[in-house]
Amino acid sequence: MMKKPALLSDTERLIQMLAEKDSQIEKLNKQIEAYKNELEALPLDTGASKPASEAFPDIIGSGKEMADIFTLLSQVAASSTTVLITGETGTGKELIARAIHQASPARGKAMVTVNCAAIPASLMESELFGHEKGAFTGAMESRAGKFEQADNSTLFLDEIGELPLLLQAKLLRVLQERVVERIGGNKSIKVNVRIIAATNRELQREVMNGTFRNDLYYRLNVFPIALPPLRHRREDIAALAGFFATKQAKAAGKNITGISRKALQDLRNYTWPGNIRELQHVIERSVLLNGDGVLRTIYLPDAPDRKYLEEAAQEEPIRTLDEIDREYILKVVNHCKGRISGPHGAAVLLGMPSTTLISKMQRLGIKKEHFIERDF
Ligand SMILES: Nc1ncnc2c1ncn2[C@@H]1O[C@H](COP(=O)(O)OP(=O)(O)OP(=O)(O)O)[C@@H](O)[C@H]1O
Repeated sequence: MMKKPALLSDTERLIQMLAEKDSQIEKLNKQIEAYKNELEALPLDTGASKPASEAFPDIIGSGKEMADIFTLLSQVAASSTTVLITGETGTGKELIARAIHQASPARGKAMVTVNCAAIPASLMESELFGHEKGAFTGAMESRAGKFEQADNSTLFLDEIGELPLLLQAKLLRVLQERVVERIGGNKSIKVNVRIIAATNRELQREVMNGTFRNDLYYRLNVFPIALPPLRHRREDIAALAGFFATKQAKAAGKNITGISRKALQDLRNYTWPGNIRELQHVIERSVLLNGDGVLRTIYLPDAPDRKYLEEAAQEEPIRTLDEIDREYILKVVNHCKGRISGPHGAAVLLGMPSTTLISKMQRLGIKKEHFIERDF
């Protein structure tokens, strides 16, 4: 009778020892897994790092999102249809525009590019449409604008959302009539130009705000291509990293043989606010800072920078009350199909007399051409 408790306690001790061993083995396994991840390298040049489409050799991406983009590209490239490419900064809008041009019948001629954000508004009209000698102070020679330069080719209007309203009206006329007039000139010059426009702004929102003409928006948005941010296509990160690392290693005369699992994990965990351009720069820097062999360390922006970028991306820009009023009034007026007065008009919904609403709209610069739908 006395021996039984001792036997039980031996068994208990044995169970306890086994449990401890088990947890030690589990810990060791985890460590081995971590070392393996650290040491095991994947080749840089996986099949996916090669172009997914022969027709578009500079574009990497084999995930579903990019497959859809390749389909759109092959549907539109051969035509002369106007294309509107949208997407956050660094998602590849210019690359896609070039790819369309290269696959179009105009590929033998250079694509002409205008960055609507980089040229001051005062010079933009002459940049686009050209000028005659003496048309304004400093116009020493006549000059053809980008439209004439792009005759029988492609004109890429980058950052179209930045174009001032006055020039939007002039651009619309050229797109409708396919004819330009140089500043100070009296001749109408016929142009045969394929337009590709790009923007990182939400143009529909700009139309609602009255900062982008809706008639121009519809004229540009004939064949829209929306590029996804990199954080929505993480499956392409390894292929893109391999592509950029191979390129950079070659340029820097380095022998990079692969990329570690840990490095790939770091790349996949990051949010990429600067999209593919940021990935390209991070890989270029990492290749330069690593030794030859396996790419093990990825030099991402420091933690405070990352935190700042993520916060900045989430933060709404501060807007004035007038801007908010303007946006809200336009929203309600559009909801009422452009009706201001009467039982179904915007004034009733906003709880004010129609005369007050009209004078408010005048003060805020809201005009009929800003309405999306008009029922009058
Ligand atoms: N799918 C891709 N495959 C390979 N390289 C890419 C891809 N997408 C973008 N890139 C590269 O990323 C960089 C940024 O692309 P690009 O300049 O076309 O972006 P963007 O959207 O026009 O940027 P922004 O709005 O800032 O002008 C370029 O060096 C481009 O070659």
